[in-house]
Amino acid sequence: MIMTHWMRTMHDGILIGIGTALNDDPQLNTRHLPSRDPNLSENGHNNPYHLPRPIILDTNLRLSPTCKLLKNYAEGKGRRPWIVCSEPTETEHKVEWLNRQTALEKAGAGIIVLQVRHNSDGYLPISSVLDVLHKRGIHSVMVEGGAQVIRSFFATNSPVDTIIVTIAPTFVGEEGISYIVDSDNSVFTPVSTETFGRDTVVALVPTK
Ligand SMILES: NC(=O)C1=CN([C@@H]2O[C@H](COP(=O)(O)OP(=O)(O)OC[C@H]3O[C@@H](n4cnc5c(N)ncnc54)[C@H](O)[C@@H]3O)[C@@H](O)[C@H]2O)C=CC1
Ligand SMILES: Nc1nc(O)c(N)c(N[C@@H]2O[C@H](COP(=O)(O)O)[C@@H](O)[C@H]2O)n1
Repeated sequence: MIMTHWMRTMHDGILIGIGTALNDDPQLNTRHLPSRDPNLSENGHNNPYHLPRPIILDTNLRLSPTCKLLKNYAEGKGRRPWIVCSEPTETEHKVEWLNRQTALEKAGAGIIVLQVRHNSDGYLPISSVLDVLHKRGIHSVMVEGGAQVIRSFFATNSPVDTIIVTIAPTFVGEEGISYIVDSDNSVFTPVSTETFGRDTVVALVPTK
């Protein structure tokens, strides 16, 4: 987890899906890193490490206004989280959606409404997500899950340039979430393997 927190300092944005936000209520910050003089901070958050922008793919604005990401932002301990969504396709859901938008904005969230439709599974097109983020100054993104979002990033014309896999000696059983992907773009070559305590970390890059 400490390595994950180091990696978070190396990116402009850290992106997750709403499934992960609802299940784990993550903070997406660097709190497990060794303490440092806060005066070294240049990010205005009383944090000596670079904090990535939290980005949540949340098509239907299901994020809770009381989640830790918004709480941390309100307390000056994190950057404003951005939620990427699209407008509801059915007009009867519009009022409810606008109410959720208002509540989330009031809690501090930045809402980015894509001008493109999500697909029938509620997935936003990753190329449009990355385009809008790039225009807002996010030039490197660390995708931390979950499975559906990772699968989406491996679809045709995958923008992924490195995968970091942590293998823990734990059996997840039948309820474990599969990361298997079926596109040719999922062919990656391992370039480095390190062991940290009980965990093994493998870095992979796209096969040329
Ligand atoms: N072991 C690990 O390292 C990690 C595990 N997880 C686990 O993953 C689980 C959540 O995974 P999932 O249920 O797969 O949800 P997810 O976190 O991948 O979110 C999926 C949701 O994101 C939205 N979305 C919008 N655009 C999308 C797109 N282009 N592609 C995919 N989704 C898009 C949709 O509403 C979709 O239902 C959690 O239980 C969490 O604990 C999450 C992160 C890391
Ligand atoms: N990338 C990664 N590596 C690990 O070893 C992990 N255990 C996780 N878990 C995910 O991290 C999130 C919670 O962390 P924070 O509260 O944001 O620090 C959560 O989404 C877990 O699924 N990830």
